[in-house]
Amino acid sequence: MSNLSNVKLNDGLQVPVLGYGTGTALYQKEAKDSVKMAYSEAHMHHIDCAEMYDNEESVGLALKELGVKRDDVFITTKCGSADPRKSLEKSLKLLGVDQVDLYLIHSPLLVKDTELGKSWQIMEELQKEGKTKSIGVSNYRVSDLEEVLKVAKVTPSVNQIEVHPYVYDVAQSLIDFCDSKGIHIESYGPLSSLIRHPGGPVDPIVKNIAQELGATEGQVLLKWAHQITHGGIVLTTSSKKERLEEQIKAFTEIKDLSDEQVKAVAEAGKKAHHRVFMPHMDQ
Ligand SMILES: NC(=O)C1=CN([C@@H]2O[C@H](COP(=O)(O)OP(=O)(O)OC[C@H]3O[C@@H](n4cnc5c(N)ncnc54)[C@H](O)[C@@H]3O)[C@@H](O)[C@H]2O)C=CC1
Ligand SMILES: O=CCc1c[nH]c2ccccc12
Repeated sequence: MSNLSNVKLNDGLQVPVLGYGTGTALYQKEAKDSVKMAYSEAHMHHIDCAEMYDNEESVGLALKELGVKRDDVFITTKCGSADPRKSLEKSLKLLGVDQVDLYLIHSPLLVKDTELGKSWQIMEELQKEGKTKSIGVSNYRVSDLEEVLKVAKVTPSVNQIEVHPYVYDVAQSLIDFCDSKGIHIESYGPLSSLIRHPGGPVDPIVKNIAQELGATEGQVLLKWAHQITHGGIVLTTSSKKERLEEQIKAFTEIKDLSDEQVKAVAEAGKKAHHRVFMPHMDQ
């Protein structure tokens, strides 16, 4: 059993600090075997799904075949349409559950600019009806959040966004805004400097810190995403058990980066800009 700590959201819900992503691997549709391995062998009990990944049925089957009790897994899924009610009802059926733990609007671009408030009100209804414990957003900019907050009775619990050193120049002000409103950050793409843009200014800094902490470079990047977002949730993935164990150890065995180390990675990151997903986040 991993002893990952929880992050407490603004509505009181506890979320395991590290989540297993099902969105960016090659096995999108056939997530079943990977989720089974991640849950049963690496003890990753927080699974991040989305309607758009087209694999919710596989994730549901994985949990069913493992005989996982509903309370023993934290399930996030995301609305991939302009109609959160219709999307969530479909997702619940595919996942084989009555309720998800966290439901997010995947992107503000799914919704007309003028309807960001209206779609948020539907999210609030879905939470009230018990179809999801917590509600949040993904890939929302400050301006999108301001629209939501104009009408919100419930403040979004999270904003799931791309966080790694090469987007920190742009992400910094959004992270600070979310912090000021009590909206937790969920970081995706945290390993991007290492695996998607190697050879840049961040690499030598991360390598040094890894040596100082007795950690791997991947572990340093996961911790950095957690710490730069003031204790946020981090999403990663792998189909290899050994890598998942290494990722978990980042949060159970490796000590925190010092403030100076966190700052050194941030400063190196600002020397280049590489966004991997969701170009609108740079607008
Ligand atoms: N809301 C959104 O728009 C988005 C959400 N996500 C969610 O976040 C999850 C994680 O995002 P990722 O970009 O996949 O995270 P990530 O930046 O941690 O990359 C994971 C990738 O790195 C590889 N990897 C893991 N450890 C490694 C190591 N030590 N050395 C080399 N390669 C390694 C894995 O095989 C995997 O392909 C997704 O699966 C998805 O659930 C991802 C992108 C967009
Ligand atoms: O969640 C963001 C990235 C992503 C990974 N797989 C898909 C499929 C469809 C839309 C977005 C994504």
